[in-house]
Amino acid sequence: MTDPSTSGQPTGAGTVVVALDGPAGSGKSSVSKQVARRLGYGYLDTGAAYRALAWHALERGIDTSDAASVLDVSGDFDYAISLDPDSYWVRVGGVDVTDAIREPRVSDAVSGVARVPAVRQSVNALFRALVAHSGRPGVVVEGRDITTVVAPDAPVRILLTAAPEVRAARRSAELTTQDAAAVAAALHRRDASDSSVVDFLTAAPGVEVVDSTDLDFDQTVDAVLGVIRSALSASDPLQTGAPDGR
Ligand SMILES: Nc1ncnc2c1ncn2[C@@H]1O[C@H](COP(=O)(O)OP(=O)(O)OP(=O)(O)O)[C@@H](O)[C@H]1O
Ligand SMILES: Nc1ccn([C@@H]2O[C@H](COP(=O)(O)O)[C@@H](O)[C@H]2O)c(=O)n1
Repeated sequence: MTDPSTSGQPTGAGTVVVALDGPAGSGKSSVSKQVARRLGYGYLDTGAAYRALAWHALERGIDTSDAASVLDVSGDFDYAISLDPDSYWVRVGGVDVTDAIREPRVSDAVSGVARVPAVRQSVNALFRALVAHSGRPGVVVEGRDITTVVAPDAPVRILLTAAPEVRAARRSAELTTQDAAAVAAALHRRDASDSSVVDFLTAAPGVEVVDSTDLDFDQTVDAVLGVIRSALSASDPLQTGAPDGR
C-alpha cells in the first residue's frame, strides 16, 4: 500500500475539510457527492479504499477474516481514487473497480479488512495526503471515523443518520434483484461488525447530527449545506472564505 510522506500530519493544511460519518445506507456517498458539487469541493469516499482492498484480497484468494493475510496482501495494493464528484472512479493496479467494489461479495468481506489496525493507519495516512493534495478549496470526506480519527480538527463535522429500517429500504431499492430481507440483514450485520471497531452511531462532542429519516434527498443535501455554512461562518465571521453553494 502507498505510504504517503504526509503520514501523521494534520489533514489538508489550507483545504477546508467537511468530515461526514454515518452508518451503512445513511446517504453518506450520495449526499456528500452532491454537497461537494454544490460547493466546488472535492469528494473523498474513504469506504472505497477498504472495499478496494477487500476486492484485491478476494482476487488473490485471501481469507479476509485473517488479519495477517490481509496485512500481507495490503503490501501489494496499488490504489487510486478520483476526488472529482463529477467523475468518480476507483482503480486497483490500473483496473477500474468502481462497480466491482459495490458487489455484495465485497460488502460482505470488507468489515474483516477494516478491522486490521495497521490497515486503518495506512489508509488514514493516504486519506490525509489525498486531501492535502486535492487542489480544491475544500473536500467532503465521508466514512465512519472521519469526525473522530481521520480529521477530528475539521471545521465541519457531521454525523448523517437515518432509522435502520429506512436505510435498509433505501439500499434495497437500489439492489432490486436481491431479496429485501437479505439486503437488510447484510446491511445490519455490517453495521454491527463495523461499530465494534469505530463508533459511528453516536455523535462525538462537537459533531452535528443530521437525521434524514424524514427528509428526501434534496432536503438532506440542503440540511448538510446549512450545517456547513453555519459552521464555516462561525469560524470565519467576516465571511472571507465561506462557501456560497447555491
Ligand atoms: N434523504 C434521502 N432520501 C431518500 N433516499 C436517499 C436519501 N439519502 C440517500 N438516499 C438514497 O439511499 C441510498 C443509499 O445512499 P448512499 O449509497 O449514499 O449511502 P451510504 O451511507 O454511502 O451507504 P454505504 O455506507 O453502504 O456505502 C441511495 O440510493 C441514495 O440515493
Ligand atoms: N472511514 C471508514 C470508511 C469505511 N470503513 C469500512 O469500509 C466499509 C465500506 O464503507 P462504505 O462507506 O462504502 O459502506 C465499511 O463497512 C467499513 O467496514 C471504515 O472502517 N472506515
